[in-house]
Amino acid sequence: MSWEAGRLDDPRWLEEGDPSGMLRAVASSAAQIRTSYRAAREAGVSSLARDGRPRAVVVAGMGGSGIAGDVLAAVCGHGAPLPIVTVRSYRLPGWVGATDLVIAVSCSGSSEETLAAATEAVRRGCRLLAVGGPGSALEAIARQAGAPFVPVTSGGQPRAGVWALSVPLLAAAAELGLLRVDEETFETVAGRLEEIANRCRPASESFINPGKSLAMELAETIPMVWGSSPLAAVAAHRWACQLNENGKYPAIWGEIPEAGHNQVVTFDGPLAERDIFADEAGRSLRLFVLRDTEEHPQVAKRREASVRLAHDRNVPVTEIAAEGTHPLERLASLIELGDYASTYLALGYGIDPTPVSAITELKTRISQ
Ligand SMILES: O=P(O)(O)OC[C@H]1O[C@](O)(CO)[C@@H](O)[C@@H]1O
Repeated sequence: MSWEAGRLDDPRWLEEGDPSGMLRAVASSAAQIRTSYRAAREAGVSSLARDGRPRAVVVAGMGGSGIAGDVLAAVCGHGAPLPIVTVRSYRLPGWVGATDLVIAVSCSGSSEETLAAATEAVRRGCRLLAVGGPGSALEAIARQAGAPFVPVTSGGQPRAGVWALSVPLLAAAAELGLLRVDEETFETVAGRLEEIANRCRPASESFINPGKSLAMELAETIPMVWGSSPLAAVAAHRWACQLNENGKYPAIWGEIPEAGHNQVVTFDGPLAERDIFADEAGRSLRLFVLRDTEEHPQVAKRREASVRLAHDRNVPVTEIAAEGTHPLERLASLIELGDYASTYLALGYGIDPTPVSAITELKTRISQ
């Protein structure tokens, strides 16, 4: 498993090194948005508005499905008229009850944590929406409860279907008046994602391909990824998860201002000081700053000062700016680049980005 940047511009390697087609899956983001919006409407998410606004929205999901809850909260923003909470475990918080809407998201429809939370939601009499694999245990729970179910047929890894899994939540929230997105918004976002996919396509060479050049900057570093707003922090979290699952790579994520109260101190630590990769020049720690166009003025100040601080200590920094105006477009642009970068990172190391055998083994071990 050694890093070879040349692999990224070798078309045969990009084909053979990615047998399950993770690059193709990332390129399908725009199509996921269009298909999933139609599926959400056909599944009747508009019926959720009949009972009025819930007291809170609780999204239950794990990994690439759980992130849909963070996407929802980020796009609704800090002006959201009710709490939007993501639960990544077996139990719903004690306060969740009949006046709340629980949205259970599972691509396979079989993650045990999500099934447990959905079952608990039914038991407590909560309103329920389920999103996930057709014919699954999750669909059965939703049907039995008379709740709407949006089928998602991504076929690939859950993390590769992030937009198929997130759009039904956004469509439901729009019906409840929690945010403004319509077909035109989704189309604009899909167009943005197509444009990024074109820039990051395998045939586009490293020096003009942002996905490949980011992978080159990530390689042989310990990446620390910060978001400069709550929205950009969701992208930072997604970057870290994608680096973990696609790249089999460690990553640290944080949000400004919080990162300025702890993670910033690592600029003075051992990994900023020396190279832990024996035969490479340079430092190990690298800061990636995901910049939102809407930042709190104090956060913008803190971001600029943090970048200067890193430069003063010779910690390399990469800054990536969100594109577009609508929050969903800005978030999607940051996420898409991270999805490409983590996939190219895996391919540059000669690793198949798709399988997650350690997760499979973990599940086998706990089932015994
Ligand atoms: O969407 P699902 O099928 O519930 O899976 C959730 C998460 O669990 C995994 O499948 C691994 O257990 C992840 O890859 C995924 O992100």
